[in-house]
Amino acid sequence: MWNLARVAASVLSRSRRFSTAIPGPCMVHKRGTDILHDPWFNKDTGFPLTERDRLGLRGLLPPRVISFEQQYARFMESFRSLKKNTEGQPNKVVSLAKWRILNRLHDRNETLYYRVLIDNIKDFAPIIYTPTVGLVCQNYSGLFRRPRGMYFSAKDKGEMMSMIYNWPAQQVDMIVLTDGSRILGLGDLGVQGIGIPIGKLDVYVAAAGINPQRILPVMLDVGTNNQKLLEDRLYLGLRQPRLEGEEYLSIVDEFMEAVHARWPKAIVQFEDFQMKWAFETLERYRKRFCMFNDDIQGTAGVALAGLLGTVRAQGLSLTDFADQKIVVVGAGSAGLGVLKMAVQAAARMAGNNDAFARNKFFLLDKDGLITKERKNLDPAAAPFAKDPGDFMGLREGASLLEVVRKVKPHVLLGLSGVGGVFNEEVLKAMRESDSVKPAIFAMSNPTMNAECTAADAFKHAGENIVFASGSPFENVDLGNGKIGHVNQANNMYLFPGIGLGTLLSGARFITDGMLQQAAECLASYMTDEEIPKGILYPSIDSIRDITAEVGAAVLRAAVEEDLAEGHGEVGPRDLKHMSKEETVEYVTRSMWFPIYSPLVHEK
Ligand SMILES: NC(=O)C1=CN([C@@H]2O[C@H](COP(=O)(O)OP(=O)(O)OC[C@H]3O[C@@H](n4cnc5c(N)ncnc54)[C@H](O)[C@@H]3O)[C@@H](O)[C@H]2O)C=CC1
Ligand SMILES: CC(=O)C(=O)O
Ligand SMILES: [Mg+2]
Repeated sequence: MWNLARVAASVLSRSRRFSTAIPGPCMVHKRGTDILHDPWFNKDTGFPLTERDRLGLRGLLPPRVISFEQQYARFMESFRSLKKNTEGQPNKVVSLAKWRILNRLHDRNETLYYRVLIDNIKDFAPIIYTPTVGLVCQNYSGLFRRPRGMYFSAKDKGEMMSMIYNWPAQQVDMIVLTDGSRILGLGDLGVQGIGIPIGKLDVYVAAAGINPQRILPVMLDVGTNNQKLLEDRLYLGLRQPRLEGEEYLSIVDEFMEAVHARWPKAIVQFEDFQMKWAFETLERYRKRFCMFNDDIQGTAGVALAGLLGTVRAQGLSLTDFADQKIVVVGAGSAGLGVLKMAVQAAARMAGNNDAFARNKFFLLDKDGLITKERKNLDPAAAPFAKDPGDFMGLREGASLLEVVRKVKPHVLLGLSGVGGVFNEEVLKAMRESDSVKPAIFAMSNPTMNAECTAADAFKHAGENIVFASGSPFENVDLGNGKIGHVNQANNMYLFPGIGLGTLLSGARFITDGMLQQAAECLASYMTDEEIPKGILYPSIDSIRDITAEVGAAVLRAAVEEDLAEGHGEVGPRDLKHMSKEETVEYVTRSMWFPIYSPLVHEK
């Protein structure tokens, strides 16, 4: 059952909690310029004089030693000047300029990069993550300067077991893998999709404190069906159509075997796979490897937490969720993942009445309402297909407008990838919703693919709505001193905690129970003061605190399911004996935090 008692406890413990202890020495096997060119060890002008002597750096840097704080201030100053200097230029130019300056720092000095990212996550997440990461992927072949992560292509068949040893780190904990086939709402971007694993893993470091030396972004290049890219002579991926069927699966199989042969406990997050492979690979691997699909499972938890928040925003009890009418627009991996989890939750609340729960959900795709009359009905969508005519005569393929007018839903949730499908008429129809606080979730990314803008939602659907979008929008000024609050319903609230909790638990699989605990934890994070104001999710500023709570919830679920094998020196018995508070404390203490470590040369 959903546990509101958690709210009070979590609010009390919301101070900023991350380790700032003096780090131990770090062994380095290089000297001189090799260190300056290694972003992991490089401190730029921050090397103390003794270290310059020890590491053969004397004379390779200007003489003055600049402190970490001064370097930080200098970077932030240059970022602010860039903002000023690009004022008035097109959005695209400004966004890419901001991404470039951060990316250059990432390439040069990871410690400083992650510190500025952590401290300014709310401002920088839209640059390294959605929406700008979408633009970066679209322009990747032109923006490419140096590689990041690993690339496994269809041409590497039979070689992956040895290739995996080309990665220089001894240990890898977290991998984000894509095949580039459905990058955000931008479609097939082939090898250019590598920007997504890079961005997601940056969020892992910032939010979950996963050690950046132990992350690995991976692109599986099996070709692309994007004609424009195939014809682009600067395109950096394989210029061939995507592999299909067994040929495709044999590549993914080989990669998964290779990764787990070298790092048996590495967690693999599947990201932005087109629907058919998203579901198939999840089923194929989830009982063999430690993996999850973020678009299906991470998104579902975040959406469910928001949907439960909307029930509370209406002044109802959580069990009333079973009576909410919800229209889901988009029957892809994300939409179906959300539906599955939401129906399960509603069924539990309706006394395990699955049929009753399903009745309240309406699913549409590009061809309108999905009913059992649909030709070639996708088996994944079939459980949610309506009997034609059973709800006020709604027929197969009914338009979104017709569905909204007849159903008068409490929630309209978009995961269609199509910008503007919640048009003025649809939004106006939401004024007739049966809810006192109708909810509009325009969850598609990036910004231009959102089903509607925040401003349009408040303008057309009314000021009493609650609004959430996948990419950030500014709060909306409603006049008379009133503000329309904009939530960001993005899986970034959950995937870092799912990864970190699983890692620390040492579980070999990620179960539905672990994911449900993650969602429940997020759902109960907001207070009874915040929710009526339409605030469904916490501020991104507190992402480390949220992740600590979510990570602890996942870890405890693994312990309860007897899956926890422990991590490092903390064994399964230690985990079992930790109280809830101790688990949160343990997760928090395990987060990596960027500070310069004294470097000691070792041959
Ligand atoms: N906010 C978040 O955390 C997340 C957002 N997303 C976003 O969700 C979107 C969809 O992702 P997937 O489900 O993986 O894609 P998908 O390609 O698997 O599914 C898209 C679905 O939308 C339907 N659709 C297309 N045009 C439509 C229209 N005009 N009206 C109604 N339905 C339409 C398609 O028929 C299909 O069922 C993407 O934009 C992605 O960025 C995905 C995961 C997480
Ligand atoms: C957020 C995310 O995972 C997506 O848009 O695909
Ligand atoms: Mg995704």
